[in-house]
Amino acid sequence: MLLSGRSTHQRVCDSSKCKSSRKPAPFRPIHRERGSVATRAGDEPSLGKSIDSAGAGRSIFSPGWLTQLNMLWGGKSNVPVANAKPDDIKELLGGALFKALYKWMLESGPIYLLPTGPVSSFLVISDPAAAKHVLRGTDNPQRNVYNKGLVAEVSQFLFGKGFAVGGGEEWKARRKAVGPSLHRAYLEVMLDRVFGSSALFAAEKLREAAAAGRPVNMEGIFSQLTLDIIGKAVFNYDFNSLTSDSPIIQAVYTALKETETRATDLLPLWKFPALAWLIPRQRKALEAVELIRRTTNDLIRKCKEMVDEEERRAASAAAESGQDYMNASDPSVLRFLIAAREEVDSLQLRDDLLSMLVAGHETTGSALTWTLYLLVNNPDKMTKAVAEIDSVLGSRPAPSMAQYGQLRYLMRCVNESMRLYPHPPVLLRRAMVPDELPGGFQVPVGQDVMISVYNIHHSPAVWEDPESFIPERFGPLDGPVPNEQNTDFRYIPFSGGPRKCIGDQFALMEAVVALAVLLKQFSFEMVPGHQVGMTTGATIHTTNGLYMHVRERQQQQPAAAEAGEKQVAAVA
Ligand code: HEM
Repeated sequence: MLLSGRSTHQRVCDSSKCKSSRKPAPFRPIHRERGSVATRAGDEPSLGKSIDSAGAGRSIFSPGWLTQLNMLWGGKSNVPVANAKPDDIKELLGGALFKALYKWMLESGPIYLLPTGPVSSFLVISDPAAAKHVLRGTDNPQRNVYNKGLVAEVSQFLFGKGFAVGGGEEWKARRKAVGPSLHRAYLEVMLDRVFGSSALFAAEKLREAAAAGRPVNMEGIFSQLTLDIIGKAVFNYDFNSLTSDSPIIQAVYTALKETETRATDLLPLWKFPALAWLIPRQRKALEAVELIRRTTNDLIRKCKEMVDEEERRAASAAAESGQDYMNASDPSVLRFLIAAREEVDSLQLRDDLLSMLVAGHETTGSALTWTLYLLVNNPDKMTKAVAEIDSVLGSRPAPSMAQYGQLRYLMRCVNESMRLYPHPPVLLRRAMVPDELPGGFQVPVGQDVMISVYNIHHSPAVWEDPESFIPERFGPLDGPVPNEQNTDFRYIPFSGGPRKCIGDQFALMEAVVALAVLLKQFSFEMVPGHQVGMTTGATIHTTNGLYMHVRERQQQQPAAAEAGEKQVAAVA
């Protein structure tokens, strides 16, 4: 992880064109146009189990003194250097790193260098144009400049050969093979059979808690719900984590937390596999990975037993005629891949599926957590969202496909929540060849780059009133759903370029359906005095859980329900 040779402060910027050959300027606006497009609550038992947010534990090595040394040696650089004090850097070690990155952006500007050791640093990017340049230059056959660098190294122990972190030709082939499994017909079936029914099951659980008057940790509920959903969608397997504690939830969190710890570990003992079982933190993380892999292998084995020659022929015929293949009784991604008779070894298949399980679980759970938190804390927005849900759903407990398309305000609420709380809050890349960013900053080969999605989404130079929750900011509801393209990379919750999230449509549909189901039946209220806090795993988590009082809403008036149904029928 430590870069050799000259300090990256010196290597990063030798160009006379570089804008940073002056004193770090105060942060100036780069775009001004409007959006174009505590403590645990109570002692009584509560629904929604909390995870152990320390994961496998923290690194014992503080980078403080090394950072100071770096700043002394790197003083000749022209790129603004973050004034990273040891206290601030502590946040790198398992805390909310993105908050420190924001502070340095305000002090040093949208592109700065963050020293992390005597010869190592991150080039931190908080500017949409530079982010676009880097993201589009990753695994792009026309301009292949960046790879996943550090993130691939630190998460290899978890994802193995999985395509979420691999690169080059291997990644390209796997993405091409797995991508088609999430086709539109598959999403439609998921909406009907998985998203809606799983959310209704979660509602049953909430009803029990509501009746008992117990506070509920909604973060826990969402984590369980999204694990159950991704289990069914990818493996056709019910983890049933809403009913019984699934050790998989903690295992996924522990493994992801370990990747973050590794990324900031100055004494990377994890690079020596022989030592891993001797170090308690790493042992815990490896045990978590073993559990996840064992579970995945079992599911693959069972699915292979189900698929016969006839099904393989049907899948091949569909592929040849350019149609999407789906097994009606088991539409899962796993079944798709096995029926498609892919020439792929079982380790690759295991790691690809595991990539989807991990990438699709906690991210969506966190998006749901913060959307509910924001709605509850913004009652006027909640009223609008609930009115839309009542009107669109009518007497149905869960949305149909046509109704999903009509839940436009709710969709904007999810979009806006992912602006304020992006998961993950930073994206990592490494320069494979020397590069120049828009604005003239030189990037030397080997430089680690950190795109702070959180900073871009919170920057007063990019968004008006960035800290407020304003779902209306993305323009008229009949306009497009915001994404990286129609905001010119000012809004990148699913990243952008060739490595953009493969499950973005899946995740949005899942989140909107789950919220529609729950908000139709219940009202939510924060437990008074409960401080949620913020920390990071790979996503933004609460520190103390999202404890809420849940109450059943009064039944809707039949007239209103009928009006809602008519309205949707007219649009469908
Ligand atoms: C709200 C939910 C989600 C968020 C915020 C999210 C976010 C992201 C982001 C930011 C990336 C790109 C990382 C990078 O550029 O370095 C990514 C990649 C990925 N996501 Fe998602 N994701 C979500 C849900 C899902 C779901 C539901 C699935 C699967 C069904 C999924 C599967 C993947 C995979 C496989 C990749 C790697 C793609 C590649 O490298 O080619 N994600 N996700």
